[in-house]
Amino acid sequence: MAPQRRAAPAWGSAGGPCGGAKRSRGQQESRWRWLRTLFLLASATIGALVSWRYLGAEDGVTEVLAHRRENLQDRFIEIPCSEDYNSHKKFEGCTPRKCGRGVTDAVITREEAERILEAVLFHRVCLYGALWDTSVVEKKGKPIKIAERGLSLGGSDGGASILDLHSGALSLGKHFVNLYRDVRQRIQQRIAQAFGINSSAMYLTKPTFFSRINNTEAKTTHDEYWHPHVDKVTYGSFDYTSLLYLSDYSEDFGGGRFVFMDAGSNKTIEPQAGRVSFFTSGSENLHRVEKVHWGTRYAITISFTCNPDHGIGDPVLT
Ligand SMILES: O=C(O)CCC(=O)C(=O)O
Ligand SMILES: [Fe+2]
Repeated sequence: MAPQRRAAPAWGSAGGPCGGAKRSRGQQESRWRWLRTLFLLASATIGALVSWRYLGAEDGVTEVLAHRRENLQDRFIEIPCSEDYNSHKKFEGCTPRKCGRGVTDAVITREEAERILEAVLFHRVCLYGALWDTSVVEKKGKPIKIAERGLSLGGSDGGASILDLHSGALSLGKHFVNLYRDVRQRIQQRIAQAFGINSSAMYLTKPTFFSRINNTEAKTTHDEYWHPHVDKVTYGSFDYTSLLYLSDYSEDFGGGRFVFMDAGSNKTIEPQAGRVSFFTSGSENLHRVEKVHWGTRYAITISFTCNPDHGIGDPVLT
């Protein structure tokens, strides 16, 4: 028997089962359209969130190496060394052969960073014999005294103030000196371990300083901390730079992220109290600090050289 042809459903005709089929197909199509729109919207939202987190900061493509509130054990990224070191005297066991950058929240605790900040801000550190407290502000609900006078003597009132921790005019409390030495030693060991060098072959060097940045307009070019620079060029003796952050990005201040400026993409570090970043000081690590938009950012730059002639001792009790 010839197979019976089933009549093709008359999709086009109105009424009867066909009318129902037309309606349900129409419903199905509009459901699909909705689903597709929803899917596109969801993808766009997820895409926007991902880009907001990882990309598109002030200047093009940006990857965040260390997020705020993240507790980073250790992150180390090796990069090829620049030629910079060739034009300097080489010191076996110290001059970078391996270059790169690292960030860790596991070397210095938040409490230690807070104690250092307190030691500096609560006039236990005196400059030219003067106590520093001239104003009291709130930090996380706690009133703290800000070292306006000392810092403005050490720097300027144009947004970025620097306090050279090795200035002969500084009088440092025992508490600060001991804490600083201990923190410096642990950072030095971490750097030595990361770059495969001998910790005793590297020396603390100048300038090693405490910085305070806010959004006050720059008064001189020295206040313009946001320019891209290479530490070895800016400071000469540096071979390894480290930064110890003493306040929190997006809680204590806005803007002010540290940015490694790589060809094609930037890598940022969001400061947080106790976070240490460290890197070889040559042009493989061109960097800058974003402008601080609000609040106050505190950090300490601790730098090391391989040249014993450029070495200095820890700040001492005076
Ligand atoms: O405070 C920072 O994050 C970076 C400071 C800096 O680049 C420097 O001291 O050379
Ligand atoms: Fe720098």
